[in-house]
Amino acid sequence: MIAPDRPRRSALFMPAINAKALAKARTLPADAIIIDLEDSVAPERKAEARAAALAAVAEGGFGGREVVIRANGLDTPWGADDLAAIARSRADAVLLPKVSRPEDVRAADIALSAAPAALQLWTMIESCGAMLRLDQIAALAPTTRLSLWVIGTNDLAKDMRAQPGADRLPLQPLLAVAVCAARAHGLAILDSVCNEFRDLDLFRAEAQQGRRFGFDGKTLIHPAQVEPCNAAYSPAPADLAWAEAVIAAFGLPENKAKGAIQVEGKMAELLHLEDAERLVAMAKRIAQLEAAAG
Ligand SMILES: CC(C)(COP(=O)(O)OP(=O)(O)OC[C@H]1O[C@@H](n2cnc3c(N)ncnc32)[C@H](O)[C@@H]1OP(=O)(O)O)[C@@H](O)C(=O)NCCC(=O)NCCSC(=O)C[C@H](O)C(=O)O
Ligand SMILES: [Mg+2]
Repeated sequence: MIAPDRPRRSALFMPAINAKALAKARTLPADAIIIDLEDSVAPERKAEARAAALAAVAEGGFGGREVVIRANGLDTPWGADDLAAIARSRADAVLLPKVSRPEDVRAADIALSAAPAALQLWTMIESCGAMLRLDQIAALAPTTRLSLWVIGTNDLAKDMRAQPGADRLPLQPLLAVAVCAARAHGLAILDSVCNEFRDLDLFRAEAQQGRRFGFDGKTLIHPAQVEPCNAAYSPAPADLAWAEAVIAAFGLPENKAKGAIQVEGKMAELLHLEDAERLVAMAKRIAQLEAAAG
């Protein structure tokens, strides 16, 4: 049986200075919450935001959700202090923005060296430079805390001077190659935010698109996006039924020594069995997470 990854269908951003949003996050069914110190916080309020994020993490109450703090970049006046403070907190991960080179990951890893071993390093992939160095950046996963990438299409489109549009056409090759680089090095990977938070039809289409590209989940900016995102990234009933049929078929004595069999009129190989086991395990992890949340 393949060890299932942690469900990370939905990761909700909120500005650290928004006390109402932080309180609400404790009640929302997001798999992760990301308390932002970076772009959603004005320079004048960076110190206040850091203190508020640390206080929220210390207070707890987030249940089984992963709690992540997005720091400012290490090339800003606030980044080093952010990382030092997060290293002493009980956050599950620090999210470092605008990582463009392997050196950025190494510098953050060194800055976090005194933190508990469990603290993960997540990084934003949101520049042309990062896209050109995906393999070099991801290759640091085994030797650093790096465990997950978040794609940032707002910054990426700005850097490219692209106009993504509803179908994100100019970005599609980059999304695919980023997923490949993450998978090649065992990283989890989350899709970008969708800015149009009042248009849930657009959001659903974008979440489905990300799912088809192979992302583990999507980052969000508004509570209304959480449930549709969880729905898009949960195993669909038909996929789960197919996975269970494949597992059952390979379990039959007559199929024990076979690499390829037919299931419900379709070919299934051992690679499909592996995929089916991963899907069923993920469905169980999601059910456990949802049961624990009540
Ligand atoms: C986008 C918003 C500024 C909209 O805020 P608002 O107009 O207040 O929304 P609502 O009135 O609809 O809010 C309804 C209630 O929900 C709470 N709320 C709103 N947003 C959040 C949230 N993110 N988390 C938790 N709770 C939230 C409101 O407080 C209302 O509560 P109540 O009054 O009790 O009913 C706002 O949604 C927002 O600030 N969103 C997050 C912005 C953010 O964090 N941005 C940074 C991440 S985006 C990014 O990183 C891009 C990336 O880097 C890239 O390059 O692509
Ligand atoms: Mg960004």
